[in-house]
Amino acid sequence: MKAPVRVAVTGAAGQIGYSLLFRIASGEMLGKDQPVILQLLDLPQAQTAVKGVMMELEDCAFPLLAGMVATDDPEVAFKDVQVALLVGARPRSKGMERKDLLTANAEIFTVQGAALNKVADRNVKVLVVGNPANTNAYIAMKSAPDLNPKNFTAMLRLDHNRALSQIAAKTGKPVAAIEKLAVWGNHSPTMYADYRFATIDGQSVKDMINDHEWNRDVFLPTVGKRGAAIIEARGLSSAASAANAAIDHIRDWVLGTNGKWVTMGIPSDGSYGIPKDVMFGFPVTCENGEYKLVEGLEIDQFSRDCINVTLNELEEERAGVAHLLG
Ligand SMILES: NC(=O)c1ccc[n+]([C@@H]2O[C@H](COP(=O)([O-])OP(=O)(O)OC[C@H]3O[C@@H](n4cnc5c(N)ncnc54)[C@H](O)[C@@H]3O)[C@@H](O)[C@H]2O)c1
Ligand SMILES: O=C(O)C[C@H](O)C(=O)O
Repeated sequence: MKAPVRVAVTGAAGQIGYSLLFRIASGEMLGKDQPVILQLLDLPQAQTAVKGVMMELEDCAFPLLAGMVATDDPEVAFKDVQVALLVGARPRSKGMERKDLLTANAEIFTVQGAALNKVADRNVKVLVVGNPANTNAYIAMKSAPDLNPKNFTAMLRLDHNRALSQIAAKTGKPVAAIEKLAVWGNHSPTMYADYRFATIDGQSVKDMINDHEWNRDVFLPTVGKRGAAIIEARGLSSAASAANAAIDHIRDWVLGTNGKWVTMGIPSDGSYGIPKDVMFGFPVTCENGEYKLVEGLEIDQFSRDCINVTLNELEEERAGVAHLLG
């Protein structure tokens, strides 16, 4: 039996938490042979609800669930954690722009970054889901100077999965057959889902689709505005698909992608003209618990323009929180 891995989940009483925790406890994230200890953080007023979720987790009698902790103190929640899913934040409601969330949520991530810095495992893998995810991840990273910046990531996987699904519908091919998709930039409507390198059974997706107008006028807006479309339809922001993307992100980071490209929001190393440290969606492969940027891709003018739009938005967000980072 392997030693349990300590996994922190913030916002444990929320809707993403409710879709996420049961799948982590059943082994879908870290493997069917990997016991886990769940360390659940939420606000004081949500502790009763967290207790309720824990009762349900107990009632599943998951063989891999080796323990649970519930707390409203980040330093308790993050103690020795090897994986931290930072979900807890205020979600966007109808009519609200993502930018409105910026300052409301920014402070949460300075506090949590500092707590991770103090008590988490030195190799902790951090995924920020709470919006605006890229900038929150940037804030957490900057608030944790003793941890490797590479260990802080933002969730672009939902955009990646949304794009896969749209391409599968357009080409009539199964999602699993699509390789080499990339999503660049911010988890927001400005993200640039890029299928120029994508293949299906070795054939170019771009050639198969061969329709620039569809790319520009249908595909990109559909993927970019999918979060808002779900809020409009459900009255609540996406939850099960977001939890699913979080599971995909951490599973691939920890267990590897076998050479397959996935999208992760990672601190830029300066590649592709993205300034260093900007938390940006890039295509990566994962191996031995580490992600590796897919390098050397050609960026044409249309792509450069799209990348600049999403980069500018991230730079504006970064400027908007600079005062919090001292
Ligand atoms: N990156 C993505 O792809 C993606 C997708 C969907 C949703 N989201 C974001 O995920 C976040 C959570 O969404 P949800 O639908 O679960 O929201 P929710 O309101 O259902 O749950 C949020 C939970 O976080 C808790 N919380 C708030 N502040 C906290 C803090 N400081 N510490 C710990 N917990 C705290 C709340 O009490 C609540 O239980 C939102 O910011 C949402 O916009 C991101
Ligand atoms: O768009 C939102 O506010 C929710 C979430 O980020 C999503 O993409 O579904």
